[in-house]
Order: sequence, then C-alpha cells, then structure tokens
Amino acid sequence: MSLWQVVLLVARAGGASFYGVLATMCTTGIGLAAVLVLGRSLAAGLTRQDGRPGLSLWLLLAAVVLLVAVVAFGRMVGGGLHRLLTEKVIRWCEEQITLLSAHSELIEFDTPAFHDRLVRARRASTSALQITLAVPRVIAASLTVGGLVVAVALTAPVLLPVALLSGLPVLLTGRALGERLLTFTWGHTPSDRERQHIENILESRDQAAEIRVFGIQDFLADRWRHLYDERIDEIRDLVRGFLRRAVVAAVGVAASLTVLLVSLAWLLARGHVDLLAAVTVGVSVLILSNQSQTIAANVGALREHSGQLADFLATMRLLDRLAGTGVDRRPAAGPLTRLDVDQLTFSYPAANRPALSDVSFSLRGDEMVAIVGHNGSGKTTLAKLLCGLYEAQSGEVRWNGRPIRAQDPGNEIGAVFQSFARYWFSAADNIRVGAAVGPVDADLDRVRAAAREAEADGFLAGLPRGYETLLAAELAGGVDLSVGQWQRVAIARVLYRDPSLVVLDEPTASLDAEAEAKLFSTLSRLRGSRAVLVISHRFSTVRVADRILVLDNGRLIEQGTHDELMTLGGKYAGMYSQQAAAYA
Ligand SMILES: Nc1ncnc2c1ncn2[C@@H]1O[C@H](COP(=O)(O)OP(=O)(O)OP(=O)(O)O)[C@@H](O)[C@H]1O
Repeated sequence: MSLWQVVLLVARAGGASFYGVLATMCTTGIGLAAVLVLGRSLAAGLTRQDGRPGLSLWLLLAAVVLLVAVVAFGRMVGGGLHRLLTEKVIRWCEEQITLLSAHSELIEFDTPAFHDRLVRARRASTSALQITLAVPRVIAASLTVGGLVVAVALTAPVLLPVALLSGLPVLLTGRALGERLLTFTWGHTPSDRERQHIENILESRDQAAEIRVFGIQDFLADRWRHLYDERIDEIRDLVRGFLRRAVVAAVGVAASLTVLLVSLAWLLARGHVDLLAAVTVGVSVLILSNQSQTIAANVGALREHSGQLADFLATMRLLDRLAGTGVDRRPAAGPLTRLDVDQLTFSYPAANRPALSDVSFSLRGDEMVAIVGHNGSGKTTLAKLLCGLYEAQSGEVRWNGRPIRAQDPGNEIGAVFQSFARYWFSAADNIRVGAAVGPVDADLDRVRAAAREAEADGFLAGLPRGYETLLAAELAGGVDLSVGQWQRVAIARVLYRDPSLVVLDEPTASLDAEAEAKLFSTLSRLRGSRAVLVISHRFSTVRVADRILVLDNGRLIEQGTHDELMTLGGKYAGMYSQQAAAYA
C-alpha cells in the first residue's frame, strides 16, 4: 500500500478535519523554514547596519515575529484538529469491522483465519491512528527539510548532496524496523487471540463462578503470562537486531556530518563562504539531520501501519466479494408450505468427517417434526442448514421448491439455538428484536402476548421496571434472569416474530416441568398454521411430534411417528426405553 493510498484513506475518513490538520501542518512546516530564511536576511541586515535600522529591516523583523506567532497558533489549532481527525478515523475503521462481522457468512466463524483477520482488522484503527500521527509529521518535516535544502542550496550548493545523504542511513533503518514489526505482528495474531480469550473468560460474569469453584485463576493467569512472555521475548530479539542496525546508521550519520562540517570549515578558511553563511549552513544541516530522523521514525511507523491497513482493506474487499458472489438472495417465496431436504452432505472446514451425510426428508408447512440423536449426531448442524445458514457441500434445502440459499427468508424463519442471545436491552426490546427485520413495533400488548405464550409474562411484569427493566446485571439499573427464564424470553422472541418455520434447538433444556408442559401445549397449538422443528433429548417432548427423525453419526437412520418407531424396535426405541427406565 503506497503512502498516497494511506493519505487518501485518512482523508476519506477524516473529511474536513484532515484538510484542517494538513493546512496547519503546512503552515507550521513552511513557517519554520521561512523563519530560518528570513532570520538569515535579518541577521545579515543587522550586521551591515551602521545607524538606526531602516524601514525594510523593521518590516523584516515584523515578518519574522508574525511568522513565529503563526507557527505557534498553527501548532495549537493543529493539536485540537488532530484529535478530532483521530476520532473520525478510528470510528470509520471500527464501523467497517462492525459491518464486516455483522454481515459475514456463518461458516466464516468456524474458520480460524477469519478470526485472525478480524483481530488484525481491529488493529487497523490503531494503525490508522498511528498513520494520522505520522503522515502530518512526515509532511511537516519534509516541508521544513525543503526549506532548509533551499537555504543550504542558496548558501553553499556544493554541500547539498552530503547534507541530503546524512539522512539516508536513518531512513533505511526506520523502514527496515517497520517491516520487521509488521511481520512480527502478523505472525503473532493466533497467540494474541489465545491470550485475549483468557482475558475474556477472566472478565466474564458467566464463567466467574466456575473459575472460582475450580480455583483455576492462577492456572489461567500463568497461561496468560506465558503467552505474553513469548511475545516480549520475540520483541526483545527484534529490538536487539534493530540496535545493531541503529549503531551502523548512527555511524553513517556521524561520518556524513563530519565530512560536511570539515568541508564547511575548509570553505570558510578559503574564503569561499563568509562566517554568516557558514553558521547558516551549519545550523541548517544540524536541523536537517534532526528532521530526517523524524521522517525516518515516522516512515518506519508508516511502513508497519500501512501494511496493517492494507491487510484491513484486503479483508474488506474479500468480504465484499463474498457478499457479491456468495449469496445472492431474493425475497423468500412467501410463507413455508413445504421444505425439502435433498441428499444433504455437509462438513465443517476443519473436520475430518462430514457432520451430515446424504440426509433427505420433507417437512410440510403445518407439521411438527422432532429430531433426536446422540450428542454430536448432527442435529444442530441440520437445523442451521434448514435455516439457510450454511452452504452444503452437496445436496440442497428447498423452500417451497426453490433453493433456500437463493432466498432471503426475512421474517419467515425464527429459531432458538442452544446458545441463544441475551441482549443487554430492556425486557420488551429483548422480545421485540425478534421482528426487527420490519419496522419496530411499539405496541407492548403484542410483546406481552408473546411473553404469555412463552410463560415469561409473570416474571417479566414483576421486574422492578416491568418490561422496561434492563436485562443486564453488568449495567447500572440492570437485573439478570435465571437460565430457564432467559430461555423463555428467547422463545417469546420467536413467537413475537410469528414465522412460518419455527426451529427450536433444545428449547426445554432449562425449563421446569410445568413450563415445559405449557410450551408444548403452545407448540401443539402452533402446528397446523406453521412448521415446527424441535431438537430435544427429552422423549416426553419428542413423542407429541407428528414425525420423529433419528440422526446417527450424521445420517438419518429412522423416521416415523413415536408409535411407528417403537414398533420398529430400532435406535429410537432403544433410546426411549433407556430414558423411560431411568424415570421408572
Ligand atoms: N465448528 C465446527 N467445526 C468442526 N466440527 C464441528 C463444528 N461444530 C460441530 N462440529 C462437529 O459436528 C458434529 C455435529 O455437531 P452438532 O452440533 O450438529 O451435534 P448435535 O447432534 O447437535 O449435538 P448435541 O446433542 O450435543 O447438541 C459433531 O461431531 C461436532 O463435533
């Protein structure tokens, strides 16, 4: 990524504040160089002066004073504008990442490379920040260098090449360090993510109890330390390597400055330059050397951070491409009348065997179907494929005869997965979000009706601020619910959505017996007007379904009503009898 592209990116994100910062940087950069050039003329005028200073000298003095004031003003205004620019650039980058994770395909979340990319992309806001710091500095320093070059060229042009060369070793070293830091940061992303995971679980309310009961705080902290120490060790090696290069660069700078100052002394001794010119060149060269070091340090930072930013832009382009070519969805072909699953085979990216193999069945739009099977048999995977969340390697799911992946199901599908969301919203909004695809419904009656159906109205109405109570113990004024109560809220969310396909993955796992019985009388009422697909290990729940599918190692091995499957005496009958015996 070229510097020019970075500048364009920062300009796009920063808008007017970028141009404001640029203007102040130009003013201060050119102002400093102009002060030096005018100061030299002023000094020359004063040394030639034999009486009271003339008008032209007073004007020159006024110009120098004015320039110094303008530079000081520019620096102060630039500081404020720079802060604004920084915030805008960070906001822009964060927005892109938020949109990017919000719209990525579900399968991306199962690939480590995607998470690496997200972490690297999140760093891009820091990179953008560093770039917004470095770019104006490079511009300002370059302008000052330009002014100083003019000053040297006017006074002793023969010394100009040496003066320019004196900055080169530092510049090359700065760039090399930037390259190495970039490679280091990229290589370390997986380990950084592992460390971040430990930080997250140590800070999480959900895991706090288990961590304390098991007493694994120190174990986790040690693991965290180990990962961080590895990082520090690698950076130490990197800095050691850099120190060697820095010594070589410093010797180069000293050598070129020595050549320059000796040459200057020689020119002065031979009378090729006067004392004032020699002082001007000497001071200019020292400032020039200092400014090229500023440029070098910032060019190094630019190399590192523009590399990260380039990666960020590549990530966005990749996801743009995915959005453009992956799923081109037209509106769903109306409420579900028939769902056909045709020879579906699906494998997760890192898996060594398919999670589903050659699964075929059909579901009518008024049917309640249950899926049973041992842990890991593929039930949740199948439910996600039925919702069109994954692309199967072979076979397909058809919604009213059309491939589901070619349609946008809109509000027609509602699901409660095992890891359902607990939003830090009010109780009402936690339910309302179920129909957020359309206009947000302000009518609380509909929210309460859904909550009643899900057996959630009783406890939600009794909260400190009723349905307006915030469901987040982590936020001021918020409260938490029990796991079973949360599950009822998640079910209410689906009922509020009123879809034509309801998918419930272990909906009764945390419900008490009474709530479970009521949920199933609700579901029984619902079937007939919509399709209901329930995954459950509770056979008391399962037996009321119109049809039961039995999955085993990703294959559909049996299907039929409870009575048919019991008569068959196969896998289902075995699992049912085992559970019944446990209750007896
Ligand atoms: N992201 C993933 N990457 C690789 N393999 C996965 C992934 N998710 C699930 N699997 C594997 O796919 C298989 C099916 O998993 P799935 O979650 O569908 O099972 P399940 O029948 O719903 O299990 P449970 O009853 O425990 O909820 C399992 O062998 C599991 O290990």
